[in-house]
Amino acid sequence: MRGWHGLDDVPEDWGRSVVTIGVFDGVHRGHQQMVGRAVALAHTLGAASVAVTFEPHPDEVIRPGSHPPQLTQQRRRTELLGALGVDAVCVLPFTLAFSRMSPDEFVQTALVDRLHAAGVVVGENFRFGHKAAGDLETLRTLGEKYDFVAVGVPLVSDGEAISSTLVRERLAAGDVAAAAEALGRPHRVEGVVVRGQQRGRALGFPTANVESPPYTAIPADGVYAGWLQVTQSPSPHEGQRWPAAISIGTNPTFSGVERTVEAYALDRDDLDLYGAHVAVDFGLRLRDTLKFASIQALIDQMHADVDEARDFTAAESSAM
Ligand SMILES: Cc1cc2nc3c(=O)[nH]c(=O)nc-3n(C[C@H](O)[C@H](O)[C@H](O)COP(=O)(O)O)c2cc1C
Ligand SMILES: Nc1ncnc2c1ncn2[C@@H]1O[C@H](COP(=O)(O)OP(=O)(O)O)[C@@H](O)[C@H]1O
Repeated sequence: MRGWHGLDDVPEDWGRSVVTIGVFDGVHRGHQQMVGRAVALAHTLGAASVAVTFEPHPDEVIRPGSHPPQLTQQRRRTELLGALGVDAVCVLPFTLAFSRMSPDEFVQTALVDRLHAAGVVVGENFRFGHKAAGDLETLRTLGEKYDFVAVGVPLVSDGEAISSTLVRERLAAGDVAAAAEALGRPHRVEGVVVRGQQRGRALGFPTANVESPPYTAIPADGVYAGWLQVTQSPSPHEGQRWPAAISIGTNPTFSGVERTVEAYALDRDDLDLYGAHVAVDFGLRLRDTLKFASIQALIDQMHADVDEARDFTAAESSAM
């Protein structure tokens, strides 16, 4: 799989492509269906498949301050798209100048001149170009002009129409199981392990405090069952993934103020994760964060949480 940053990275001698376009935040089941369609069409037409996406998030460029909670960092988005079988992912820097291109200009400069589009696959509700003037109909008309087939893929539903917005709403409500349903995998928060208040070990549950980039979509405060994985690290733990109990909140029992994401890898106390890049995958919400009257009451509850997390993750791994 090739990764291009900007149209100038596309090789001069690149052949014909089937292009699928979107922000693809989350690479959820709707996106997966769309990309699958593009890959299949590319095979039929004997063309390569290319996913075109944007960075930063277009909303932030058009209305500064409106960046939505981000479900996937760019690197992971590219990885997930690659895993769906596309031949290339092309990340276009989204600027104000770019946003002012008319639908025709965008199609001509990006899709036709550079990517030699034989097909363009988008979601049925896709809008593009200055002031979102272009839609699927526009794309069909431009397809006749520039000789490509335009395909609109219907929205996938799991009871509700799946969208990045729906996944964000489910996470904001703490319903990580419903978010996973729409994503087709657990929601992941990625970041670096930083030092906390050095309390965890004394409580009997050392927790990796994960500092994630701005805009990261963090589920609602609460206690969750899931997994902790070391994605990149100079440590011997690289690549390891453990069932985990996860806490998000300000640690009200200790009258904390800073909101943290902390993960305890079940039944381990021998890890050194400071500075490691980790991923926290959210499987199930266990309960609200509480302010306990005593530290012992918190510890007792944490034991119960850990038991529940162990049962949940064991059931998940036997289901796989
Ligand atoms: C499974 C689990 C459940 C937790 N539940 C709560 C809670 O309900 N209330 C609370 O104040 N802190 C809760 N915590 C957070 C602990 O207070 C926190 O891990 C501890 O203060 C360690 O912080 P430190 O990593 O900064 O040292 C929980 C932590 C875990 C791992
Ligand atoms: N089972 C475990 N799960 C998570 N982190 C662990 C575990 N065992 C050891 N650690 C290490 O201990 C640190 C957490 O210990 P803790 O006392 O909570 O300190 P801090 O307040 O800095 O988070 C983690 O950052 C990690 O390096």
